[in-house]
Amino acid sequence: MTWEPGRLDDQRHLSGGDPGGMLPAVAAAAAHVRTGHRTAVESRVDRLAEMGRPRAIVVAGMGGSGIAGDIMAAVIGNGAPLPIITLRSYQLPGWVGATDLVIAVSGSGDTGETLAVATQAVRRGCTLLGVGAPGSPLEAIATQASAVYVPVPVSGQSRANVWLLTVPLIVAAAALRLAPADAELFERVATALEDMAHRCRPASESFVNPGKSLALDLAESLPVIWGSSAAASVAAYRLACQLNTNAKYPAIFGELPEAGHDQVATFDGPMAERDIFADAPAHALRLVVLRDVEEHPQLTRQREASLRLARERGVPVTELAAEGVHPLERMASLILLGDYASTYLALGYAVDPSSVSAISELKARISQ
Ligand SMILES: O=P(O)(O)OC[C@H]1O[C@](O)(CO)[C@@H](O)[C@@H]1O
Repeated sequence: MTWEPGRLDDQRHLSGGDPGGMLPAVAAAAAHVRTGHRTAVESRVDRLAEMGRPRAIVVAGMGGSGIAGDIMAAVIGNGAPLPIITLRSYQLPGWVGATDLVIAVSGSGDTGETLAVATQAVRRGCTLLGVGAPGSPLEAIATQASAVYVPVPVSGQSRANVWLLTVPLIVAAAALRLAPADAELFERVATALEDMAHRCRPASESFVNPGKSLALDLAESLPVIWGSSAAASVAAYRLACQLNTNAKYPAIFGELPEAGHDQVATFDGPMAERDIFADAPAHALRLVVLRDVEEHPQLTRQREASLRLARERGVPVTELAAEGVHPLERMASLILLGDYASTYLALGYAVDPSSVSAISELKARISQ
């Protein structure tokens, strides 16, 4: 698997090298926001408000579905009047009970961890909200428990349907008066995503295409990806996961200020010394910092100082700024840019962005 930047502007390679259609799926982000909103409204997610505000919210989901919980928590923000956690495992924590809301998100509606948590939530008498494929085992659990279920029309990999899976959670947060989010906001987010998709479209060449430019930055490096606010950190985490799954590429995720207390030390380590890997420059670090308009003043200082520190040591850096006012808009712009970049990175290495054979093999081995 060799890196060939010319592949990014070779239209035949961009379609032929993407048999699962990851690029068109990424381009559907705006449509997914609109459909996710419409489906949530039609499924009467607002009924959650009748049960009153829960004591805590637990979002159960894995991979491309679990990120929906992180996005919801970042939209609600630091002023949240209740704890919100994303659970990426098989077991509900002992403290979760009947006064809590459990939201189970699964694109396939058939992921073992998520089904296990949804079942436990029903047994404990929690309020359950399900989001996922129509006619799935998750829908069956929700229906049997008379819970609200949002049957979103997911096609392909869950990670390529992130907005279908996330928007119903933001609608739920608005119904519970935890975040302002109305039809006008979702339309604004969709428009911003359309704009980003246009800038990153396959026909747009590398030197003007932000998705391809980011892929060019990331290629042949070990990316260390930080966020400088809660919202930017969700996008940073998503980018790391998309690099893993789309490009089969390693990435290290960090969040300021914590990364300034540990990961920053790697700027002085072997991976930062490009010359010791002279015949394998692919091992050199690259610091990617996702910045937000809403940063704690100390985090702005940490971000700026960390970037300086990296540059002084010869560690290449990429800085990306979120666009928009509402946190959902800001995360959406960064996430879509990263979705494109990870797909272009895969295509530049002639890797199929849709296939996840190692994940399938792992699943097959544990099901025996
Ligand atoms: O959204 P689902 O179907 O619950 O799957 C969760 C995650 O698990 C995977 O199927 C891989 O195991 C991913 O594609 C997905 O992100």
